[in-house]
Amino acid sequence: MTHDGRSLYLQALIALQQTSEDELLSWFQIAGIHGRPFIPWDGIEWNPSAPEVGYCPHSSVLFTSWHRIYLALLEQVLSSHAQHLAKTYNSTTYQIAADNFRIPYWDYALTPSMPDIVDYPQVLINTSSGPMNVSNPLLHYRFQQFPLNETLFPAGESGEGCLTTYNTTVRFPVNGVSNCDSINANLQGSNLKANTYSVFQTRDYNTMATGTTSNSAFEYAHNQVHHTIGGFNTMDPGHMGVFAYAAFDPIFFLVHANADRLFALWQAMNPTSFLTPDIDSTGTFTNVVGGNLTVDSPLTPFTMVNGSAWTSTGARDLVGLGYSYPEIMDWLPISKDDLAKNVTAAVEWMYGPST
Ligand SMILES: N[C@@H](Cc1ccc(O)cc1)C(=O)O
Repeated sequence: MTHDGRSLYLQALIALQQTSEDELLSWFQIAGIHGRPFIPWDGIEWNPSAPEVGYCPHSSVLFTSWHRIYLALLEQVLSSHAQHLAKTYNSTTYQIAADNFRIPYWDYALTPSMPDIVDYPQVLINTSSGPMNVSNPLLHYRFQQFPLNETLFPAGESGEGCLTTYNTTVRFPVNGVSNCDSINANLQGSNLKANTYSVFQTRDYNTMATGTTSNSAFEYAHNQVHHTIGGFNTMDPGHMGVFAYAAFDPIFFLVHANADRLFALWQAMNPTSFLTPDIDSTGTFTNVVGGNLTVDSPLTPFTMVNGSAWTSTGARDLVGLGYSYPEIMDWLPISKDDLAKNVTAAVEWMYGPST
């Protein structure tokens, strides 16, 4: 990311976090799609036969495709803030940075330590009126309405510890204070690189997409990252450790953008393998436990401009979504076979066992 891009990204995050929590496209409501509050977003109603949880599928073959569209929503909203901000500079370099805006990822497999920036209280950015130190929007989200609404965020729920008592998101809280050094030490000990590499050995989409108990799915290492940043303490977890609260923490999207990148690398290596029907063992806000999940299952609550639901078919191809990753040079005139070979080589180089 260029310096200009970084300034726009941080300011776009600030603008989003400052958008009123009453707005559909606020940080609060976008994060709220994932878990609490368990209320409809964009008019997509709860299915009374489904569990009372968030819309996010976990332990489900929709895990990878659903989170891809979730990231696309965030990118679209941040990008419109970036466009707006770029106009205030009256500079072509900022306009170019806004036109090329993409959300960043943190490669937790290659660098099992949180990016330094997520722990800075303040960041120095170039605003249109000059350099300025501002509160860092990657450190935490500060809830605008605090105390939280007790009906939507009930206290004392099992597994949710003290999360209703914090006015900002926290990571590995000890007496309410985040503990990043301990998180980084624990990340180093989590075998994230080997657990990521092993997923590239499978050729079956469903095996790659979901699985919480074995390292043949990207979900597994991703869960380790959630738990580690959450802090393992089930009596007093941080937001990232709990489905219902995880997406409020800004690091959530850095983690998920990388899970999406790993998913995209795998797809480039296995272009013909795709989702096969599977039974939903966990359910979501709209999906009943025991339902059949297919490539056409709606990825609720996300709808396209024409009003139809996003599905895993729509999420399959990055080109249609308007982005790619450095290792997937699909914009070059190259066959799918050659692309698969290049990406395989990149994966070996990055995550393979060192000799
Ligand atoms: N609770 C998850 C960890 C996790 C937390 C939040 C998430 O959004 C995702 C995963 C697990 O059982 O492993």
